[in-house]
Amino acid sequence: MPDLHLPSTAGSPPGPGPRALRLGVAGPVGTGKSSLIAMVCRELGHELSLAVITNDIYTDEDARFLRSAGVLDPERIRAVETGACPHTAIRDDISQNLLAVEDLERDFAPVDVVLVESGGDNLTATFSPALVDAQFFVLDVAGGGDVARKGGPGIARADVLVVNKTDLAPHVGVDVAQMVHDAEHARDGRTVIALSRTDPASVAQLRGWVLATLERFRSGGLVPADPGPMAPHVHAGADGAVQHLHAGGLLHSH
Ligand SMILES: Nc1nc2c(ncn2[C@@H]2O[C@H](COP(=O)(O)OP(=O)(O)OP(=O)(O)O)[C@@H](O)[C@H]2O)c(=O)[nH]1
Repeated sequence: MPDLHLPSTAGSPPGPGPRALRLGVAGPVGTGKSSLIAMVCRELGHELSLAVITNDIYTDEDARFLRSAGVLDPERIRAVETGACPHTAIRDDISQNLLAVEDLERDFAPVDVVLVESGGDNLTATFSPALVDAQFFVLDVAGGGDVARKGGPGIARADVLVVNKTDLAPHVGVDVAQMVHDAEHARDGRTVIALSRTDPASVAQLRGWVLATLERFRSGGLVPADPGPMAPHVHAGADGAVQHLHAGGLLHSH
């Protein structure tokens, strides 16, 4: 496990300093959000002071996965259990997450980067720019080559779109170059990273993006951009009955 007791900001004056860069990671269930966070920790945990918040509806499963990955001091990984609607906690009422981020920044000061993982969902989740400074949206090739073209606020306007698990492309009949091309077109040229944990060059690209974003944040050049509200959608309860309806960022109980 990396030695995390020597943050890169060692030598800075004691007391409250500038807060950490806060990065959100959203995307459909199983596309590799936790794995991407583990990768960032593995790549940068030796040189930066990192912390992680996971969001799960009823469990702390993602936090437990990340702790067991052994890539970060387990104390630096905390879980927010969001209850019925995972989107609310990263978009509409961010208080639980904001408190968790601020606690980590205080407990391990100085922290360079806090990564916040959203609960897995469909294609609709976006973070509030009041919670994160920049956000990832993660797709994987196994979801099909067309999905990048279909759009949605995260795909179209997140700061970086990750097309993950490119190593699986030959097995699922997806042309990665075409999928990236479609994504770049849907995103008006915003960053797209084709990633696989088995492809060191792509991992280096991810690492480079985080470092460049931290540099922009520290120099005051990073202005959080809102990808836009999630599309109207419903959440079913355990018995299948509709429990929540999201429409234009509002939450109604039924
Ligand atoms: N082949 C391949 N599999 C990967 C890669 N990255 C992640 N996976 C696998 O994809 C599966 C899902 O990864 P997770 O990181 O748990 O995905 P997630 O988006 O966090 O999942 P939820 O939290 O359930 O939404 C796991 O079995 C990972 O091992 C990759 O680059 N290549």
